[in-house]
Amino acid sequence: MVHARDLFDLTGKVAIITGGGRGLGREIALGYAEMGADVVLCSRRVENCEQVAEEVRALGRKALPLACNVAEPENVRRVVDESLRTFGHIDILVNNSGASWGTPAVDMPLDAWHKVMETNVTGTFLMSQAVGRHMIERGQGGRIVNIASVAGLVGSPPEVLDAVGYSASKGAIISLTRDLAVKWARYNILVNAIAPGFFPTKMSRVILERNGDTILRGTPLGRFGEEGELKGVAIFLASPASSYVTGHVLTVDGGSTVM
Ligand SMILES: NC(=O)c1ccc[n+]([C@@H]2O[C@H](COP(=O)([O-])OP(=O)(O)OC[C@H]3O[C@@H](n4cnc5c(N)ncnc54)[C@H](O)[C@@H]3O)[C@@H](O)[C@H]2O)c1
Ligand SMILES: O=C(O)C(=O)C[C@H](O)[C@H](O)CO
Repeated sequence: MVHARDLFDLTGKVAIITGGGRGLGREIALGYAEMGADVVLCSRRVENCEQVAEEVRALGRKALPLACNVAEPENVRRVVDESLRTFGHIDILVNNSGASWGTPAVDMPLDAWHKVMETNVTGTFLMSQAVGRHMIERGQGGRIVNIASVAGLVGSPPEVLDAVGYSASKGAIISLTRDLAVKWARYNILVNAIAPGFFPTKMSRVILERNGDTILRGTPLGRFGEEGELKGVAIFLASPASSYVTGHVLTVDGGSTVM
């Protein structure tokens, strides 16, 4: 029986957080480090990851910053190999990297559609495949947390979010989450997703400036997500507290998807 005090403890765990150099990924990485995990931070711009790595080290944990395009199989393999060389094992993967392209559906360029799909869906698949392979071989289970979006659960009016490829990609991430949860349950690899509503970050800045009032009218709590409000949920899905939770999509959206 795990004592309540230890339910959220991540001591001795190693977590890879894609897109961990800024925004929500940075918040999740720091949250995991605060709970005792060592972290691998990867994104295309390694400088951002290096900065967050310094913050992690200041918390007394180890950090490995790496450059990686999650849509490139070779890059993904290198991240997993270097993580294993440095730490010996991987317990948690957070597929947080994401890209978007805002334009009316009828104008969506095909190359932008492919880019969004490659980063969000192919990237999540490649990372899950490479880390899942290690977790299965190791035989000690694991956790995969996919960062989806409310845009993958419900349709969005264009005056809220006009990003058809992004919404489709997040729906695919939710299906992938549920399918891998069932397929890998026999290895005790728990696969869950978080569906955030709107949080101010680099990705959402323009949308919030342009559509913020409309978004807030559709949000029962009447505000955007704030710093720190995703961290606890991400810790929950990586910790002993959620050991009987898999295939779940946890909305963190101020109630926007229930009204
Ligand atoms: N901010 C929001 O309101 C919101 C809402 C719902 C979901 N999300 C999701 O949260 C996640 C984090 O987004 P954010 O809001 O922090 O925005 P952000 O733009 O600050 O972060 C996105 C991260 O993904 C990384 N990235 C992009 N393409 C990549 C690639 N090909 N390979 C590796 N890394 C890549 C970027 O370097 C960056 O670190 C995304 O998946 C996003 O879709 C955000
Ligand atoms: O997923 C969400 O709810 C977002 O906030 C997405 C981004 O802000 C949007 O797609 C940017 O173009």
